[in-house]
Amino acid sequence: MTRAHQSDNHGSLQHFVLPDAELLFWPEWLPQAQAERCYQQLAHELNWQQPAIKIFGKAVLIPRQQVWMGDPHCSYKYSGVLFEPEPWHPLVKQLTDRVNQACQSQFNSVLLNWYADGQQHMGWHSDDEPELGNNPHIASLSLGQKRFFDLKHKSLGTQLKLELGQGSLLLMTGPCQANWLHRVPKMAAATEGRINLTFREIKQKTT
Ligand SMILES: O=C(O)CCC(=O)C(=O)O
Ligand SMILES: [Fe+2]
Repeated sequence: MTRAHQSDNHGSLQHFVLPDAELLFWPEWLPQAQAERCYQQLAHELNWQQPAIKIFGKAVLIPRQQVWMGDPHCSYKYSGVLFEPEPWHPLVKQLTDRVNQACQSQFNSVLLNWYADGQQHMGWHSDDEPELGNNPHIASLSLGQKRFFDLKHKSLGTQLKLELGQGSLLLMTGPCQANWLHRVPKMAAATEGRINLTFREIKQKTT
């Protein structure tokens, strides 16, 4: 199911061909020291927020902090809340350009998530908002504490668990978002923080 080969200077590439999805995974896309510097800079320099979203009609604080960043037209509606993008931070812009090259994509926006420790998490969901269009590419760059990333097929129930370590890059392609859910579960053993950047291409203006 997987095959590994060398890819330029970004370490080995693993290719997962799953039912209704394809994943490309570079476990060591950024060197450790560079990933650590990126983590520190983003932790200190971004305007982190912990917004409330609506779950079954009730306002609940999300169990992590986040920043939505991108081109000016890239508004994003998520769990009933419309987020306007923060202007590009130069480091995030630089990473986006490099990820676009590696993934041959045109990402124009990024959701950054900061999990302060293993209690902070993200529940099962798909990145299937209409403004992303059909079969969107979603790339995910991880900095800091390594965390598990679970995927579950919506009808087959097939599950896959990946470990997203510091500097890893994961690309979800094919009809992955239509057919699979993903999550970052709580992890009691995780004491350090993790920042994840998920790159998206907003196709049209949200009204
Ligand atoms: O933190 C992660 O690895 C996943 C983030 C995610 O799924 C999202 O932002 O939609
Ligand atoms: Fe997601």
